[in-house]
Order: sequence, then C-alpha cells, then structure tokens
Amino acid sequence: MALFIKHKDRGELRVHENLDELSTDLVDYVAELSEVSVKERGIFAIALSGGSLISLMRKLCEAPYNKTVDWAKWYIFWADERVVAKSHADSNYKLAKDNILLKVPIVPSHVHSINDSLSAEEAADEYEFVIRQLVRTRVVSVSEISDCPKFDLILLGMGPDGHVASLFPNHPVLDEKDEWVTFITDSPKPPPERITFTLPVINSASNVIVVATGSSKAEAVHLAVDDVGPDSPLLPARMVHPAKGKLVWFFDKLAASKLEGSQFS
Ligand SMILES: O=C(O)[C@H](O)[C@@H](O)[C@H](O)[C@H](O)COP(=O)(O)O
Repeated sequence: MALFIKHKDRGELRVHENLDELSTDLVDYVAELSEVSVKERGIFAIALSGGSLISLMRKLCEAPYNKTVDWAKWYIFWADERVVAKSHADSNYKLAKDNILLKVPIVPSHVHSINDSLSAEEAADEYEFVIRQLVRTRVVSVSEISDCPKFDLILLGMGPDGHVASLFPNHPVLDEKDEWVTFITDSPKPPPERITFTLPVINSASNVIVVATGSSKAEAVHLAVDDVGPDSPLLPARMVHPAKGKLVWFFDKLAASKLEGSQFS
C-alpha cells in the first residue's frame, strides 16, 4: 500500500509498492493539477524532463485521462534537453513525443521544444527568449517573488548522483541567479551538451514533482530529503525548494529504502 508523508520542510513524500502503483498515482496527480490550473487560469504550462519518468507518465494516454484531461489547454516545455537533433534517440523531445504527445490531442503550436539547429549556448538563449514572450502573453505566469516564470508544473527525474534537470552536483550552473535557461557542455551523464532551467526557475514554479525509482537512487533520496547536516554533500535535488509552490516526491520503495526511519528497506 502507498504511504503519503508530509515532511516538515521537504514537501510531501509518496512512497509506492511498485512502479505500476506509482505511475497511476503520478498521472492522477498531474491530471488533478491540470484541472485546477485550467480552472484558475485557462492554461496548464508544464515542463518535462527526460529519463524514466516519461514512461511512468504513459498512462495519461489511456482512459480516463485521454478523454478527461483538457489537452487543448496544455503548453509543453522542457526543464532540460540534450543538444541533439529532435529525431535523435537521445532527444527528450522525441522521448515525450513518441510516448505521450503523439497520442493525445495536444495543439502542435503549444509544444515548445528547443531549436536543434543551434549550439548549446544559442539554444539556451533562444529558449529563454521564447519563454519571455510567453510570460508577456501570460501563457506562463510570472512569479510574485522573483523575476522568473512561474510554471504550473515542473516535472523532474533524479539521477543516482542527485542531479535534477541538467543540474549536476558541484557544477557552477547551480549558482546561476540571473538566467532562466542555461547550458552545459560537460554533462557527466551523456550526451555532454545540454540546456537546462536554472534553480531560480525551478524554485519559482507553482508545483514541482520529483520522481525517483530503483535502489540506485536510494542514497541520493536520503541525502536530498533527510536532515543530513552540513557535512554531507549538497545534492542539486536538495536545492529544489519551491519558495511558494508545492513539492511532491514520488518514490518506489527501493528508492525510499534509505530514508530515515525507513520502513521501506
Ligand atoms: O535528460 C535527462 O537526462 C534528464 O532530464 C535527467 O535529469 C533525468 O530526468 C534523470 O537523469 C533521471 O533519469 P532516469 O529516471 O532515467 O534515471
């Protein structure tokens, strides 16, 4: 049975028995956020990441969600993208397109993928420019607390090293305060060139979801969530702290097995 825990300062933790249960809860929660956002502002601006979370979102293409979600109101962005052609197997856009976007009636002009004909630096600049236009037209809201866009939902996976989006441990882009979108050319996870939302953008979102599954993520989950003290490594996932928004972690019990006081090992 799933366990939902309100952590005192790390948001809500949802620990699931298996991937099937996690996936059902995840798509249910995303569908709920979409409904609230469409009711409140007529739009749902969601930023996706790459990795295994996309296959966990596939149930969105099935009943009842394929009929009940207001797909015409969805605007899709990427919290991070690999700088490869859109047709390349490594492309996060291609991953989402093949698994979800082609299977539901999303408006093609609402899908904001990066320009794959540019260098990493140019693509990051152009993507930020696109988001600035969409903030002006209120497709994406503006944060009340920072000079940042306020996405309705940013969906993140987490690597075994605690990276989220393309923000890797000890990388200088973790300190970026001014840019909304930046780039790296030395990603430890291939491919090396990527663009990524910065921490101020992630932490200005209305909702942030982090999904982590499998035992290889257990140590990073512990370091990202538990009170580990200043001597432990500060993982990017621990820096995810939406100032006004809601943070929800979706784990399977393997990923949650090293959480303090864990009943999941
Ligand atoms: O493009 C990417 O590489 C991702 O956006 C990255 O942040 C991913 O979400 C994590 O590495 C988790 O990936 P897995 O769930 O596949 O481990």
